[in-house]
Amino acid sequence: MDTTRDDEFTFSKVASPDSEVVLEAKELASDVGNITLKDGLDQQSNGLIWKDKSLPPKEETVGSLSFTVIDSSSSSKKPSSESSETFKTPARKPITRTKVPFEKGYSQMDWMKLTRTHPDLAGLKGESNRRLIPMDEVKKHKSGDSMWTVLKGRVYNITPYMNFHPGGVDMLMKAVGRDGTLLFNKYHAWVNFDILLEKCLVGVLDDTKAKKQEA
Ligand code: HEM
Repeated sequence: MDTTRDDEFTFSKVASPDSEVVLEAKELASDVGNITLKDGLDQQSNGLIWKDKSLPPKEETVGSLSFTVIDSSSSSKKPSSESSETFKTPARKPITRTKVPFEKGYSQMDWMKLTRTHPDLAGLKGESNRRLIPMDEVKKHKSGDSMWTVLKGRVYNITPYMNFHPGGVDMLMKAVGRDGTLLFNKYHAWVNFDILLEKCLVGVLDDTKAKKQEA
């Protein structure tokens, strides 16, 4: 039988029903409270279900997540006689977000250090970062040391963050001079920009004009 398909079960052979087997089944059914799972849940398996001990554990990372991959598809082992069913989970397509390798000195740790030490990352030059800023003004800040974006109603100068962005400069540039909230959420809604860009805050988006147009 072809064991490489994802969607199949392997059943162990069952003897034809005779009175002895039926009796045995009844005994087992009345004793369900004492069932112990043996397959893959012993001490050596680290609690991982369906682990094939002949394969070494493989570490993988996606974004900031790391996990252990258990590949049972290449195993030539026949299903054990103790187990009556073999399950295989279908393989999922990998996410196609490309992480750009950071240059030396541009890790997220380096960014956090810079935010603690730089006196004026936002380029406020003494102005308040609670100022109301209209969208028309955001649109004018698209280059040099003043590239602005809007994230959830707040205006940030993202120039200093450019080389630190794990998704690369090109991606971040797409949000410059406009509201980047949708793009941001599309790629990583879980990223805490509030903290990452705290020191880059320029002001609060004045959306009264947009609201008037909606009404
Ligand atoms: C403007 C504020 C932004 C901040 C603070 C930010 C921050 C981050 C962070 C922390 C990561 C790493 C996430 C992780 O490891 O899981 C990341 C990755 C990424 N970002 Fe952004 N980002 C911003 C905007 C954007 C925009 C506008 C785009 C797209 C147009 C984008 C595209 C990406 C992509 C493709 C990655 C992939 C790398 C990965 O898989 O981790 N980002 N970003």
